[in-house]
Amino acid sequence: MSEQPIEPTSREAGHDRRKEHVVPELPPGVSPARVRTFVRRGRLSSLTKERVERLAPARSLPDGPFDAAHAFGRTAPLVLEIGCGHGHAAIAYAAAFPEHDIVAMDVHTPGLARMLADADEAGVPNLRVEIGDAVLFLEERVADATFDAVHLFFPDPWRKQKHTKRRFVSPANLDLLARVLKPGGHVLIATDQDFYAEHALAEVAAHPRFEAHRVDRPQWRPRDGFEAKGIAVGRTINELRLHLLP
Ligand SMILES: C[S@@+](CC[C@H](N)C(=O)[O-])C[C@H]1O[C@@H](n2cnc3c(N)ncnc32)[C@H](O)[C@@H]1O
Repeated sequence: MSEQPIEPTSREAGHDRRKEHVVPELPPGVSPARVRTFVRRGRLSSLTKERVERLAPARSLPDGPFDAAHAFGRTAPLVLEIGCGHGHAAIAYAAAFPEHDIVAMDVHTPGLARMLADADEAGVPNLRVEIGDAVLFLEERVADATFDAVHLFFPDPWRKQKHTKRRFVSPANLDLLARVLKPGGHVLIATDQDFYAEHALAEVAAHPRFEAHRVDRPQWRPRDGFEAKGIAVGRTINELRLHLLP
């Protein structure tokens, strides 16, 4: 897992509306599949660097094509969390389901460094971490029918109409998820932004490989972060489950 000198921030993507003016426009000619669902930001702190150097080697995925048996040393039900942030949900999942394996991904190194420290404390031998863009990871390193489930909790909402193409739930990314999910697999999405839930439901309704259902919140997921903040300001937490159709 390599350190990245350039960092994205999620607040600029819509959770903090004051920051929206700094989000760069898409360059002309960029295809939707290459649109970044995150934005960049600055340097890493010495604490982040220290945590990554000390703790990442034991939990990083080996380079090259993703091989779950090699990464985890066993074959087990396999989950990918995309945009795991500081990783509380991924650690809780790994602890609640020790018979499953989970890969937690984000481009935000400080969050992942904090997750590495928390995971070290929690144990959770069934958790691996990957720093990078999940779209590139899935496109370039993941074979068809690899994951049993994909988790997408509180994705950057990209509130402005002109940033719609940056929302993770898009036709191109649904194609990608359909390819990497095993038959019968599913995607769990949680969002405190009603417009994002409506966006996701509309995209899924137009996609031939998924069917969306509103579901109860998973009991194992900690009630913190964006969920707690959303509830505190009176928002509904939308829980969606996308079933991969045969
Ligand atoms: C709003 S935050 C939510 C973080 C976490 N799920 C939580 O609930 O606290 C969204 C996260 O998704 C990450 N993200 C967005 N697009 C991504 C991508 N293509 N690959 C990996 N991470 C991504 C961002 O860096 C950010 O940390």
